[in-house]
Amino acid sequence: MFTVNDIGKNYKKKMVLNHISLQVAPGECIGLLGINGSGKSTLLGILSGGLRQDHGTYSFDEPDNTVSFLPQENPLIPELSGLDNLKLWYSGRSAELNSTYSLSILKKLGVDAFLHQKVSTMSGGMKKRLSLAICMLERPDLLLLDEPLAALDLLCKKGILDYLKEYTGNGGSIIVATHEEDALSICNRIYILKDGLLQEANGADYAAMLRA
Ligand SMILES: Nc1ncnc2c1ncn2[C@@H]1O[C@H](COP(=O)(O)OP(=O)(O)OP(=O)(O)O)[C@@H](O)[C@H]1O
Repeated sequence: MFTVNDIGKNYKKKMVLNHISLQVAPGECIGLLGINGSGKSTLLGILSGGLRQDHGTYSFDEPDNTVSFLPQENPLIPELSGLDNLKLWYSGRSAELNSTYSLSILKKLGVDAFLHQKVSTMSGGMKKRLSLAICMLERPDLLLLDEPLAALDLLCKKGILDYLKEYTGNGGSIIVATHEEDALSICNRIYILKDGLLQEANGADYAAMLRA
């Protein structure tokens, strides 16, 4: 179980997150909806350890559980090939990179087909799949995804969603910030982030809740 307790964040005097609490069980996918600027990326950034909260805590029940974060902007180096990006990420850990587990992830996400291509010549979908593969190779217990389906074609979306369903089916947990209805289809619970507060959507009209 991953527990978020009373997280708060201000940027100077602007309050972005206010008393955010949440629990994610193994195998659960939580959807995070909110208008642009509502604080979704800020919350994921804090939970990934990249940003510091003003107050509150987050933790796993099991202390050795791990988190991987797929940010909105791809974190790849454009001048390098896919393989060189992976090698850079996993420098000093080549045995891990060459393990059967890693090779199976690359195959499942279809990344093996373009590993030798330079990132700058890859499509948005290819870069997204490569970035997701880099996250998955860490064998995370919790995956934080910021807009994983943005600007992807239907086939690529389906491939990624199928992969994420398999991941939660095997006990992985996800928190996904998204504007895409497709991504909501794999969520067990959906929350709206508005005015710094998190409210469970409970099958409501999301658009109306975002407007209200
Ligand atoms: N480093 C920063 N300094 C000051 N304000 C910031 C900073 N980062 C984000 N903000 C502000 O915090 C608010 C929340 O931003 P955030 O990126 O978390 O929203 P979001 O819900 O992810 O938006 P989007 O849907 O557009 O990605 C916005 O008003 C933004 O301008």
